[in-house]
Amino acid sequence: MSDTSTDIQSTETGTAADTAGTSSDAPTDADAVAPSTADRTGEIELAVDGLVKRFGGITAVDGASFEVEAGSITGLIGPNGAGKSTTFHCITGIHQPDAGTVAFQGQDITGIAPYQCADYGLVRTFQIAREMANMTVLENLMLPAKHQQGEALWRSVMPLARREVEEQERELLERVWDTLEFFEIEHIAEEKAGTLSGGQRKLLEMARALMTEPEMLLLDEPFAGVNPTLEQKLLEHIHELRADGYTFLIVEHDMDLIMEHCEHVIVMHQGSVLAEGVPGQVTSNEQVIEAYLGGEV
Ligand SMILES: Nc1ncnc2c1ncn2[C@@H]1O[C@H](COP(=O)(O)OP(=O)(O)OP(=O)(O)O)[C@@H](O)[C@H]1O
Repeated sequence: MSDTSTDIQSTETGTAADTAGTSSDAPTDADAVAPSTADRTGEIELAVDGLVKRFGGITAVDGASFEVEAGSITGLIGPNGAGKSTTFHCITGIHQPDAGTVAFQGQDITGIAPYQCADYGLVRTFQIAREMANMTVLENLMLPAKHQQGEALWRSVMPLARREVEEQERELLERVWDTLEFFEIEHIAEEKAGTLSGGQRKLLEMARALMTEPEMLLLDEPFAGVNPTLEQKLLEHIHELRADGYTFLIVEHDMDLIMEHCEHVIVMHQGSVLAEGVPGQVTSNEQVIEAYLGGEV
C-alpha cells in the first residue's frame, strides 16, 4: 500500500457480485473448459508492491501497491492517465517496472516475459492482432494452447510417437470445441476473426486466454464496444468462471458494471492507489469522489 492510499477494506459481505454469480459449490459449464481449481478463497493471488514505471519524465505508475484475492472479481478503476494500463503491462511482463515487485501465488514474477506469465497461470486478454484476423475462430483457439507440440517436428524426429501426436491433437480439438461451446460461439467456428462483431471478438479474446489454462485473467476494458446482450453473456461467463475458481482483475470505465459485478474495487489516481474496498465503500469515499470521480458515483 502506498503512502497516499486509503485502505478502506472492511468485513462487509453480501455484495452484488455474491448474488450475481453462481454458487461456488455448484458445478458449472466452466468445468468443461478447465479442471476446477482448488478452493483458494482468502489466499492472495496477486500482490503488487511499490510498483513504479517511468517513461522519460512521466511517472505513469508511482508506487502502486495492492493485492487481489484468489477467486475474486476485482475491479481496477481510475480516470484517464491514472496508470491502470501501465500497471497491467508491468504485471504481465510487457513493461519492465523501474521499481517494485509483482508476486503471483507467492512467487516473484517481477519483470518476467509475457509467455512466462502465462506459464505461471496469469494471462491477460489481447486484442485480435491483424495477422489473426484472417484466421478462423477455430484456428485462433488452436494457437495459444499450452504445451502444444510441433507436430511436424515430432513426426520427423520421433516417428514412433505419431499416435501420441494424434492423441494430443484430438485432445486439443476437444478442448477447443469445449471452449467454443462454453462461450456459445461454436456457430462461428469457421468465420474469420476479422469479420466478427465487437462483442464476438471480446468472447474470442477471452476464449483464447482460457486456452492457455490460466488461473487468473486480467481483462482490459472487456465490455468496450460490446452490445448489451453480449455484455450480459460475457458477465455470465466471468461469474461462471469465477465460481469455478478463476480470479479476475478487470480494468473498466463503466462504473456501474464494476460496482455491480466486482466484490473488491481498487481506485488508482496519478499512478498510485487512492482507495480500495467493497463497491459501496469506494463510491462513498470522499477522496474518491472529490479527487477523482468528480461526484459521478
Ligand atoms: N509508452 C508510453 N510512453 C510514454 N508515456 C506513456 C506510455 N504509456 C503510458 N504513458 C503515460 O503514462 C500515464 C498513464 O497511462 P496509462 O495508459 O497507464 O493510464 P490509464 O489509467 O490506463 O488511462 P486510460 O484509462 O486512459 O487508458 C499517462 O500519462 C500516459 O500518457
